[in-house]
Amino acid sequence: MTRTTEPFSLIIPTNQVCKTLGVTPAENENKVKSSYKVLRPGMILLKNYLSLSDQVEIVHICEELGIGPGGFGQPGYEDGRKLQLQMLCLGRYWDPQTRYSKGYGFKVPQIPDKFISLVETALQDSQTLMNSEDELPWMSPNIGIVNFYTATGRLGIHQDRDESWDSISKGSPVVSISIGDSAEFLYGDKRDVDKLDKVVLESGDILIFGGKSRNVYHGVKAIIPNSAPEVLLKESMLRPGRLNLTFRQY
Ligand SMILES: O=C(O)CCC(=O)C(=O)O
Ligand SMILES: [Fe+2]
Repeated sequence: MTRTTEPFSLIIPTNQVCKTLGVTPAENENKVKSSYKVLRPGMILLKNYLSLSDQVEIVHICEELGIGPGGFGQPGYEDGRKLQLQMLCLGRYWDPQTRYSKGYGFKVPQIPDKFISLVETALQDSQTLMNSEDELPWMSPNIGIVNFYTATGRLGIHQDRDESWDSISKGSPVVSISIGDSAEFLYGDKRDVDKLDKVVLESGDILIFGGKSRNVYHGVKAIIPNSAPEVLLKESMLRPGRLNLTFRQY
């Protein structure tokens, strides 16, 4: 992975923050109610699932890990093309050329306990909502990828299939957390973009796909600029763009 010369920071430097942005206690609470939608067998979207304080904490944990050794970088292909995002790997290194590996010359940060418990709680809630463990098998994450997309960021249509045969074949779910600007997320049975369904992933949403949907094709078509909740930006100082965290069991 090519590390940018300067470490990539998720946070706007304090000297660039508009001092008129204040957060009143009333704005502090995330008041929108959570809901959920089963998108297809094995695929569930938990809307507005994460509290504002959890979202802020996630930004700060990712910032700390992202500016450290083995932090954010822009991975690329052999021919020099780069993914249109900044990536931070947890638990195990991943890039499009080597897939999962031990990393090169740096220690890959472990998944923080806070993330593991958020993922497990979301998965447990989803199993209850879907009323079936068959539809969404259990997993405890040991690998994670944090992606940061700017307004022009995107991710081509792909399947997540670099995990172990055992993990994929039992339909071990992928748990994906969205924070910041919203994304147009495409998913479906075919790689063909015209045949895919679209859903908007907003800040605080968690998308889970496992079981029969473990091999679903998916990608990020576009980031919707300036769509992040203002209160999140004020509290976290997250720079414009979208933070996405995906967790899996290798
Ligand atoms: O950013 C997203 O919502 C999707 C990320 C993703 O598909 C991946 O990291 O494999
Ligand atoms: Fe993916």
